Amino acid sequence: MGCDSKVESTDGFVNWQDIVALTQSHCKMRDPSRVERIINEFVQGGPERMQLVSDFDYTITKQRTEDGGPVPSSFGIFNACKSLPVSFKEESNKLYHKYRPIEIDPHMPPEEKVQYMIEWWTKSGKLTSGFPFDQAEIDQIAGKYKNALRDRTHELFDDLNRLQIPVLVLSAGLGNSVISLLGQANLMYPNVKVVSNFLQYRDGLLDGFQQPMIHTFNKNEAVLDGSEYYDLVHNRDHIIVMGDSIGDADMAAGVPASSHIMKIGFLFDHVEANMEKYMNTFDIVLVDDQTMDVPRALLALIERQHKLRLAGNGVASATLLHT
Ligand SMILES: Nc1ccn([C@@H]2O[C@H](COP(=O)(O)O)[C@@H](O)[C@H]2O)c(=O)n1
Ligand SMILES: [Mg+2]
Repeated sequence: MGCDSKVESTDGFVNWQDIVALTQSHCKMRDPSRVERIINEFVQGGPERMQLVSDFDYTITKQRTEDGGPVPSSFGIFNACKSLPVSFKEESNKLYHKYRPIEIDPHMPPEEKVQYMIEWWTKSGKLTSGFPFDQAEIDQIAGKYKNALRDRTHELFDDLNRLQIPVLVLSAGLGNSVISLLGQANLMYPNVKVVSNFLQYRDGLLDGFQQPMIHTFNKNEAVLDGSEYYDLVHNRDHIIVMGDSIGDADMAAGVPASSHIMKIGFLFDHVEANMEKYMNTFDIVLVDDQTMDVPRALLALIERQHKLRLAGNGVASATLLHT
């Protein structure tokens, strides 16, 4: 997994300070001892009890690129398609500029935002109706942004696939773009499932989005109820949740209360104003971190312990990670 190990501990307990990725100055934890406890539960439980639930826009994709180039959201990729009527683009731009500031407003409580988000998704569904559209257009634009994924996203997905840990990409964005981008980046492994808003067609023309509508503040594992994926993950009670919006922290809502959940939040917009809320919502807050180093460090620990167990070494060894 590309991680060095340095420290061996006889009792197998992992100290959070030994995980280099967690000691970086931009990595903030409200309660390091809680993080440490969950990590040790994950390590003891092994990969077979793990699942990962991740947001897509600005979580799997970067919030900021090195060259300052833009990273469009999954809806942004759709909006960039050439054949869309000019009026569609103008109207959907207006919606974006009206609702996006509300979505990321650090002062408005989430309960108040919900109504606005429903309005946004409903209006954009209505706008996305009545004209022909070819998925190949999305594929062409999405292909340009394969490199806008966080650094070491490929390594993270490889790790998860190797460890057979189910990955749920839960996106309130446009699933057609999410699948296209992940597919072109060769990340649609068999353990990856995308739940999102997908384009709907009627009589060869677009007809809004398929139900149920998934917006920033209602996306959680409850949407999986009764699905095959639910059967696959419902007894995987060790969960890593990753997101960039406060609402993303609830993506594992609906799982049994006894589950152990590690919430990782990527904070980039309005850092100072948002810090307190993020610290109170996520277990780990990564400020302007455009990598997958922290989740990879956790997986490296889990894998190391798993290998030791397979090798018949009952005594755990702690690992000092240099990711
Ligand atoms: N019509 C819309 C609706 C939403 N957005 C943005 O998409 C993002 C949702 O995607 P996640 O993968 O982060 O769940 C959301 O943050 C909105 O800003 C949009 O661009 N157009
Ligand atoms: Mg997001």
